[in-house]
Amino acid sequence: MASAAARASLSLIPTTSSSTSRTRSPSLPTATRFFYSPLRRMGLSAAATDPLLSLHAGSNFRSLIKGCGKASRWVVCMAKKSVGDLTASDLKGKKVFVRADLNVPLDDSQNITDDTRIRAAVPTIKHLIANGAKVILSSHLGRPKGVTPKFSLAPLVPRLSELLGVQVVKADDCIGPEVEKLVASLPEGGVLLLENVRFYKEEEKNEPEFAKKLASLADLYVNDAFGTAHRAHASTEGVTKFLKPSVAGFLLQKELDYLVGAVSSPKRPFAAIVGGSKVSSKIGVIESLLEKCDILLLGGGMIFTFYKAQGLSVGSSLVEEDKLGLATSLLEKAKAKGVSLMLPTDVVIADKFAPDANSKTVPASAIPDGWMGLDIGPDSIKTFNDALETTKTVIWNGPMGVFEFDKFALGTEAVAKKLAELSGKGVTTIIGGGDSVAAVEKVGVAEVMSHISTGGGASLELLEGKQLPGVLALDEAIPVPV
Ligand SMILES: Nc1ncnc2c1ncn2[C@@H]1O[C@H](COP(=O)(O)OP(=O)(O)OP(=O)(O)O)[C@@H](O)[C@H]1O
Ligand SMILES: O=C(O)[C@H](O)COP(=O)(O)O
Repeated sequence: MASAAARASLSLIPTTSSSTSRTRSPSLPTATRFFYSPLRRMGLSAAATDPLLSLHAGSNFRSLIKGCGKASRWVVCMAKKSVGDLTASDLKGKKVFVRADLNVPLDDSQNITDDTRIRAAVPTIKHLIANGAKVILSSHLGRPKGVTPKFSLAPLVPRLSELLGVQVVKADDCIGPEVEKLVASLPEGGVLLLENVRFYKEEEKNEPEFAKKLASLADLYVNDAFGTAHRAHASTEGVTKFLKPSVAGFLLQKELDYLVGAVSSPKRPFAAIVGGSKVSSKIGVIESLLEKCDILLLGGGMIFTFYKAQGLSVGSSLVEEDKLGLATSLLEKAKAKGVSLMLPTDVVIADKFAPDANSKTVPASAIPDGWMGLDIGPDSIKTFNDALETTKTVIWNGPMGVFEFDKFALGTEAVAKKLAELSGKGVTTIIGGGDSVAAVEKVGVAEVMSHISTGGGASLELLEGKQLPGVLALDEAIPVPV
């Protein structure tokens, strides 16, 4: 256990009463539609005019705006149109090009090892089937250079058919006369899965001629590929220039509702937990979350750069020497903003980077030479759990340690278990993609979380405050009453 002296030497920044000292806005409950609006012109609060929120946030903007005390009965919202906005008559008999992210892991025998992304795509497709649309389903798989059989979408057909309750037809290409014939013979409620759209280099180059060929297959476009929404590719962005309407699918909406809506206007206290290997890959996320959260808990390999920046010895732990100044400035920024930034007080160290390494727990201020920190220690787990106890919203991105090795997985598993417990008490728990999703699944608590993102890079970019081209390209909805 870390001593009081060790704690002090880490200069933990104490929790502040930030929730009273900072601008607050009403919280956004989960939304089913999302809108953005020129809110600044309406003179709304800082939180309401958050550029991200104004771009992507949920329909309960209505309550947000009401909460801001504005009397306007109508707000001219530039909203993203949703597949849920389309009526049965908009869809019946229509050919709908659906871009999903079916980029699932396959083993050497081409078996799907995790079908999460297929399951996540199902609600939108089922909605279209139920409304008599003809679904032309498109996705990429992996990063093929030209036609590469091991990246074919064929292995997905049985699982997709099972989940949808219809026999999915598979095309051998994604454009061309054979595909056109299959589209022409597609019945209402039928599903045609196009071959991997990345077999054409024009996809990633977003070539208009290729996008036009994809678009020519259909009458309207639905983008439900959240995991690929950060890519301006032909099937995610280019195609929208040739297909109207171009609308958002249910998964895309849900991801935005949580990763933008719930994060930009959270129920407070709002805690963010950021881990992973390097501080350099999380700078954007940390800086962006510092603007929004009340508590920031850091773990993973990045903590050693923070320790070193504070003058501690870190043995042979992972350190980014060129980011020491940045670590110091992030600590200062947290302090200035009244965010309670907490670093682990103790760590589990190893004598080598291996699953069978010798290990022991030491105060973070006492890492011996030749040893490396691979997990947060029990004292830190307790401190983190206590800090999370009163939160109302928690977002987590990145593991607390090398969770791939059982000996160093306890910190990550403890966070997963704590979030599951909080979820059961009504706390909004958001798992922001990447390895933390794998950790939550390993612990078997995925089902109880409020939201588990299907995006790796896309969720990271959203959390960094970036705009996603696949979202920006979609049509805007009609004004909504408030
Ligand atoms: N103390 C540590 N030393 C070295 N590596 C660590 C340490 N703690 C965690 N890691 C490693 O960090 C990796 C995850 O880091 P990464 O930044 O990729 O996280 P992520 O954001 O969850 O993943 P993704 O990049 O897929 O979104 C894991 O493989 C884990 O083993
Ligand atoms: O797995 C992902 O993150 C998405 O499917 C996007 O894949 P990409 O990084 O190859 O564009």
